[in-house]
Amino acid sequence: MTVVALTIAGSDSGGGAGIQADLKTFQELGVFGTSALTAVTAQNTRGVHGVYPIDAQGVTAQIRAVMDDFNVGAVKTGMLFSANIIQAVAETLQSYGPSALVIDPVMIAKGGASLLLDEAVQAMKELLIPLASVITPNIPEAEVLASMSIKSDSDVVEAANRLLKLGAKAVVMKGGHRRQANYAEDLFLSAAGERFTLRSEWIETKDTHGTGCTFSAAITAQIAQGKTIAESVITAKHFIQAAIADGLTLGGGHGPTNHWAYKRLGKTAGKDVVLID
Ligand SMILES: Nc1ncnc2c1ncn2[C@@H]1O[C@H](COP(=O)(O)OP(=O)(O)O)[C@@H](O)[C@H]1O
Ligand SMILES: Cc1ncc(COP(=O)(O)O)c(N)n1
Repeated sequence: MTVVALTIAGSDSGGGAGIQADLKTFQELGVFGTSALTAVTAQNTRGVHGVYPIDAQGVTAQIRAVMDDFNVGAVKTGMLFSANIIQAVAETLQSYGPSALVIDPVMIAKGGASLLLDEAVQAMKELLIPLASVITPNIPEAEVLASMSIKSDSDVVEAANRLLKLGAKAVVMKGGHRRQANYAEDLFLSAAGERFTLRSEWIETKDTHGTGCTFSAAITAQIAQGKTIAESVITAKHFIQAAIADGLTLGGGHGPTNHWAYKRLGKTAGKDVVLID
């Protein structure tokens, strides 16, 4: 049976992040990808040159078109831009009953451009996060959502617990903005009490455009295929590690990751990823 996943996110004309990264990742992991566009960005590896949001009605109509016709196994959100769009997404998804939902709370592009208006943060916390099967903030996003600064390991745990209190069933605190010696460490915590760290070798590269989108899309593809949240996160870490390690060196700025790498490398993909209890 063909498994279907839906991404609700922005378009990256440069192809490394956003809806393009999500659909490529779904494809590589054997899932049929559908999409609802929230905004068009004029973007490349050097930066974001323009943001053109879709109106909330248009976002709702896209989600309905997909949900009314397909049996969607899991949904992910990326760039949502405004409170209006967040409200439309939350209400529309809820009207179809509970779905497996991965929230990547995208706020700022690598070059510094804002992909979420300040006024939208509260809507994200109140309307969307309570629906999350798992939320995958990077450290700056977690600081905004948990209203605290994150410096130490215990800060990471405290912020994760605050996000669980907002209603998410699980959280992955991504470590790409907080290098630990030679490692990139992501902390997984669930409301049910599961906890582990995924540690991989730090890769020296500027080509990290779309790492967060790719990671959360890989989680979504795995959940759609019936894996547990924890299993999905582990596979996604292998996927992103391989994709960063085998980077494509495209463009003059932060280049995209390599979505082909995981399948091409087979069992050796992300082989240095270690699970620490
Ligand atoms: N230089 C790196 N080497 C290895 N893994 C990395 C590196 N940068 C990011 N990652 C991993 O990529 C994923 C995305 O993390 P992060 O960069 O924090 O997210 P975002 O793209 O949302 O800012 C995480 O699994 C993180 O550990
Ligand atoms: C349309 C869009 N969505 C998301 C991101 C974030 O990318 P990253 O995964 O590097 O944080 C982006 N740059 N553009």
